Amino acid sequence: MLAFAKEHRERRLLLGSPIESKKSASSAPPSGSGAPAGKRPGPFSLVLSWAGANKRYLFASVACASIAGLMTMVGYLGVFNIMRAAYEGTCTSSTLRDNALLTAVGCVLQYACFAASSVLSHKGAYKTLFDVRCRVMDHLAHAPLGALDERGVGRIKTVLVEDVERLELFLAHSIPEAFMYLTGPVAAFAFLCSVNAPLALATLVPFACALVILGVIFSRMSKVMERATAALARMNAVMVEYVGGMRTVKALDMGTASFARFRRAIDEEHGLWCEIARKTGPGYAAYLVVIECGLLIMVPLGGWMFATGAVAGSTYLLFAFVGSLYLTEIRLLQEIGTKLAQVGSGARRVQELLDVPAFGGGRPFPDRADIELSGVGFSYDGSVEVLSGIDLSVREGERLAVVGPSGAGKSTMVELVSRFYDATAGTVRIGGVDVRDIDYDDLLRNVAVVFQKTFLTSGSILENIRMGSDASLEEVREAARLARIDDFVMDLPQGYDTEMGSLGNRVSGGQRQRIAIARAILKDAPILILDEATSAADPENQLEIDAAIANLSAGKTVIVVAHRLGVVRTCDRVAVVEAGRLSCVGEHEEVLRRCPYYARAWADYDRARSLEIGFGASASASAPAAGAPVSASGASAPDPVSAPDPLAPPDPSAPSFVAPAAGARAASAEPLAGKEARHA
Ligand SMILES: Nc1ncnc2c1ncn2[C@@H]1O[C@H](COP(=O)(O)OP(=O)(O)OP(=O)(O)O)[C@@H](O)[C@H]1O
Repeated sequence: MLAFAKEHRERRLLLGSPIESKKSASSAPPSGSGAPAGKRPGPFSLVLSWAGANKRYLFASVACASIAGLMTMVGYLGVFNIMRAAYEGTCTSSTLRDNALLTAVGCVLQYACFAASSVLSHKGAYKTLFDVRCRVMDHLAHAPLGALDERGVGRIKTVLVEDVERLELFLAHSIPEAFMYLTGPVAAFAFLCSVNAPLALATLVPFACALVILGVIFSRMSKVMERATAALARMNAVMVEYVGGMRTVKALDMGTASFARFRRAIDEEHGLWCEIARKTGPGYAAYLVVIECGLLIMVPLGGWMFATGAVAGSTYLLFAFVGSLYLTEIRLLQEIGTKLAQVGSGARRVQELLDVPAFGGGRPFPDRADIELSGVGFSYDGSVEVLSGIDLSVREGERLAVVGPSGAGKSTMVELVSRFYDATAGTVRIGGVDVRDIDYDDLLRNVAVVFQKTFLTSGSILENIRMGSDASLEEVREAARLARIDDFVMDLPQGYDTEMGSLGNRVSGGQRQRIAIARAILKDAPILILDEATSAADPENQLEIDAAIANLSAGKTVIVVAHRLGVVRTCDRVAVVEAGRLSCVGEHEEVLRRCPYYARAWADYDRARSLEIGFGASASASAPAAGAPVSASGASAPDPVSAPDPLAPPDPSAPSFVAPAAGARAASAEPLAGKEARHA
């Protein structure tokens, strides 16, 4: 889940506003979907309201379906005419021909209208599905990450895929089919009433019994359906977890153990569907039998009335044939009922996502890009304080390193600046303006974040760098050149059109990271937040990444969560976060003197690098650890100041990054690099 959240953060930040046309809808106050607080509309009204302008297709579809429904009765009429003529002795070849023709025309019209209805309803339905998915995605993109973490990727996927897909059942099938199955019988009933009202009413007896049975089926269905959908969501969640964590599953040989969880989820879902079949099967059978048993009533009842002279022979024939069969047309309503139960619960879950409070509009992003945290506190779950009493200022154009033990709250603190979460106490300001008052899309456009873990979509490299912007190929290439990834891309047979999926393992972690940096360069935001990465890169890649980051950070206000201590010396100031509090802020030398944790970290760092150099020297006399900066004091080991400066402005005249292989390896052993372990 954490991985999903991180990926989402990156995508969101780099996209700015993915669906600009939806901005007005999403810039509502954080009340979710904007539905009125009082009486909530029912699930079907909701679906119809989501259909919006697409309702015109649905209306046209309903009109066609109604005509198709009326046409079903034409066949009954044609056959009845022939029966009556035969009974009255007036049946001629022209009677047969005319009624056969009438029946044939009725059939052709019925299918033509049904086909037209189907095409129109599907068109309206799929357009609506698209709109609803965009609406939910856009809404979630404006929601705090905590709300997404709570729900889990599997659950959100179930809603976006399965539940939204169910709306298609309602819009493309249930509505037109209901009209088709009902209009014919309603017209037939009206006609029968005009001939003999008491007998016509008697035809409704099986229908009334069938309705009672349907009611029972639905009430049973709706209870189990909720559980079945929840079980499906759980199965999805476990499946996503299982497939997403396949590397770890393999690495730790957890195959059988983790599969057992998956198996349990599948069994649960299977069990629920068996329960549904058990509970509804007998009712469904009873419904079908009852709805088809009109003959059992109409033949004896009509026969008795005919025998007593209450009705004419032709009337008896009409009721014995049409009266006992016309209601069989509505037997398929049961299927509609089943679909409706599913649609209703799906629509409620879609609405539940749309009700997640979302960040909305506000003031434009300020002119200044300084950052100020005053009295900031934060808790993910409302009980455990992850941050408290943070007071910190970052000047415009300043480079601030944030260091601290693993889990101290460094990432959380910087995430409050980009409003992944809102501070639960105190205020975060940019340019003197509370971030909560800044238009959310504008804020995201002006804050770029580069994460340790790079999220790439399956699209082309071009799309991956553009991330929804309308940058030209030349602009993308310029960003890629600065990110030191252009050469790699141009060497690929399809260059920027290469699909990421087709590259498989041919893209290293470092190359991925440089693609992510190219995105951020293209975004050109005045504030840059860098969750500094080390794990993805080998020494050579690290040099390239450092160069790319140097280009990215030139002229920006930068906060870097530093996992390599060497990076700290390239920053103007250091902030140390310990156990959710800011224990020290200042320039390196000052913090080294005042902060025991920081002094210890540097001592450990020096020791680790000395060991590394020693190991390197003994392992290969011919591979000296050139320029390895080790000591914080700069006495006995090379000075960390000479370590590569990933944040320094690029100097085209000199190779500014001289990180040695040994140094880079040592960096990966730093005590500060803790997040990697947690993510694993
Ligand atoms: N999404 C989350 N939900 C709940 N708790 C979280 C979440 N993310 C982080 N935490 C918890 O908040 C605390 C601070 O985490 P954070 O990632 O900010 O620390 P960090 O200093 O950046 O750690 P590291 O150096 O390992 O990256 C930790 O206890 C962590 O377990």
